[in-house]
Amino acid sequence: MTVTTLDDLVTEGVAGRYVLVRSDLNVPLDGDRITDDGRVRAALPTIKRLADAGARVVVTAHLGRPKGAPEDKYSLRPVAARLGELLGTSVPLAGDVVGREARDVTANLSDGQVAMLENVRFDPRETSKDADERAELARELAGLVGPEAAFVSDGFGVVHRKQASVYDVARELPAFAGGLVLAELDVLRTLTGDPARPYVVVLGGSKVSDKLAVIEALLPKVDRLVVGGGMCFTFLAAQGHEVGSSLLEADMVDVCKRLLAEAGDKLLLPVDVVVADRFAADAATRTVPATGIEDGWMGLDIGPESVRLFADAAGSAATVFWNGPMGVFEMEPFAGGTRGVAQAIADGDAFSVVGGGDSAAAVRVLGLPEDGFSHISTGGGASLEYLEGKDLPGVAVLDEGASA
Ligand SMILES: Nc1ncnc2c1ncn2[C@@H]1O[C@H](COP(=O)(O)OP(=O)(O)O)[C@@H](O)[C@H]1O
Ligand SMILES: O=C(OP(=O)(O)O)[C@H](O)COP(=O)(O)O
Repeated sequence: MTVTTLDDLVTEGVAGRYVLVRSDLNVPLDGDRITDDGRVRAALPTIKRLADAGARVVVTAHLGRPKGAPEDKYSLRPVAARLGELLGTSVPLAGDVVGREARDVTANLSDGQVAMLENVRFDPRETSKDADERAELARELAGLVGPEAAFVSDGFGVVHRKQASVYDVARELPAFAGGLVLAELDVLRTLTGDPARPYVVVLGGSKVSDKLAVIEALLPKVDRLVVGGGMCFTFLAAQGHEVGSSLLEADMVDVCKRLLAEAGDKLLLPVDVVVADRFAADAATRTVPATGIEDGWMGLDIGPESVRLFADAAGSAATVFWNGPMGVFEMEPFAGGTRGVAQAIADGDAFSVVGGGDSAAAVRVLGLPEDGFSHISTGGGASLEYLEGKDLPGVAVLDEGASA
């Protein structure tokens, strides 16, 4: 990789110059309260370094998955406020992405100041499959900061997305890899070479279709693949079991059947699950065999027997990569699986990497020892795609150099 980096940019000199930074500030929220600010903290060094060097820093980021239009619950307001607190200065947030407010906020920046644009996914062009639409938004983002500006790609958690503010904008401005992206890649590289065996990958979470695609590529590389969280029910359905109203990707059942056949003993699924009669912390709950989920019940955590099984597999590994909570850990009745498996990883001697916004948040929110993990990555999907051996569009584009 021959990318130019934040160091190169700062050496070039940024005083008085506009720098557009793509960060991943996709934090978990409870209403407008940030329940874990890890991603904001992780984004801070790059932003601060540029501001300290006198740049006019414009941060663009997403929050959640809005459907290409503004939605108050996905506003970056709480994030801009938190970033301001951490920087010790106010961070103005434009109320739009590339509109009049974005132009005003940008134009009013002084040297060393930081501002943010509203959730870039409020603009449908951000996630468009049409390259021309994305390029148009990228040009408008670049237009905000002007022809002398630079772009710093620092949103590691989103570099696997070919999106306007991640990929296309790097073709409009001189583009540099941020410190967070470089640091994350450095650690993950150690897992792609010749990881110490046994190498165990633990997967969970709710982004089921994204991650099912990764399993196929990971299977030949790992000794054990442990699947819990919302991921497991499509596999249980593929084995012919009823899953009630648990998370299910019906159109992926056939893929799971094939994966089960390919994986044999390598793939470990839960043997029991905690089911609830509704998605709520005060729901009625039961622990049932994974093969016996009844109609009207939904699996929201793995059961204690599965925790023992998974903890044994993860605890005896020499290398562990974990992405995705084992259950809906945000609600205490469904936090036991994530806590148990995470504790086993933390207690083990393996080189251990946990990746993903919610998985990293779970470590902190559940009070697990952060120093029990060798690395806590800000990216789940991004890490998985890297481990799978895929090109990350947001990184590959930095190699191309700016074509503007
Ligand atoms: N059985 C389940 N049913 C529904 N949601 C689940 C289940 N298990 C875990 N989750 C949810 O998965 C979410 C995290 O998934 P994901 O975004 O894939 O992880 P990460 O951010 O770590 O990559 C959490 O909010 C958690 O509540
Ligand atoms: O939370 C994120 O990824 P992760 O859940 O895989 O860690 C990133 O912010 C990317 O979000 P996306 O999966 O909606 O593109």
